[in-house]
Amino acid sequence: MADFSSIKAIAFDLDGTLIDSVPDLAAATQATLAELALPSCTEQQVRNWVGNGAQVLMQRALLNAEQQKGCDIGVQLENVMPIFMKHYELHLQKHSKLYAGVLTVLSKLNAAGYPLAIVTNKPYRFTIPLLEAFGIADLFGLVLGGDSLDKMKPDPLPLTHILDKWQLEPQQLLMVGDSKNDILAAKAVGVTSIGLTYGYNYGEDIGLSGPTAVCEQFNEILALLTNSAEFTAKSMEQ
Ligand SMILES: O=C(O)COP(=O)(O)O
Repeated sequence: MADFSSIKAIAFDLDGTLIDSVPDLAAATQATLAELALPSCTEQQVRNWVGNGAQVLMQRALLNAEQQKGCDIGVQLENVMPIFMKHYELHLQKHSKLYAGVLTVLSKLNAAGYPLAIVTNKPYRFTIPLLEAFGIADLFGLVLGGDSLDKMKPDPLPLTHILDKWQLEPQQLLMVGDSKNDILAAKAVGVTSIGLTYGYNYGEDIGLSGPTAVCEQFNEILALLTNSAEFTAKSMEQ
């Protein structure tokens, strides 16, 4: 079994890991396409398009609309983005949900003394309101959106930023996510990772990306860390 005893801090992905946000992302995508009088898309399609930030999501939606129309749709991504941003701001947490066990596990990890971070490809301006809407914003010492740094996951820059800021060795940081973008970013710099099976990963098995461990449910993370000496020592200090 993988050893998590050296873990001192944890970085979490957001969409598909802590929050099932696709219903609102899909509603905003559909509203954008409707406003532009373009062929629509399904929620399932959006589930497979999420992962590389808002801009790539809309790029994929426009490509799909173009394929459905069978001709050039004549719209520029830079003109579409403000429309999507407007609709996503309106939908943000209307139909999104925290996954089972997330609040309890994050609270326990926070109480056990682990510094926690968010590393998402979602634009920063949506990330904080979403964390606040679900009452979990205060649990995180650091929040990085897809536009907070020069590069987003799968580039490891957000993780090296955390390593520098929190003075950690790569093996002391754990990245938890549902997407190969999370696992590839972690592996690129030797950060330990847990891949979750219930989120969005372009329909692919997260195990194929080679995370340190695979969990089917969020609360299994706690079990993996609880078995480590570090967690026990930290809990005893409380
Ligand atoms: O907004 C996205 O495309 C993905 O966001 P995530 O990195 O939190 O999964």
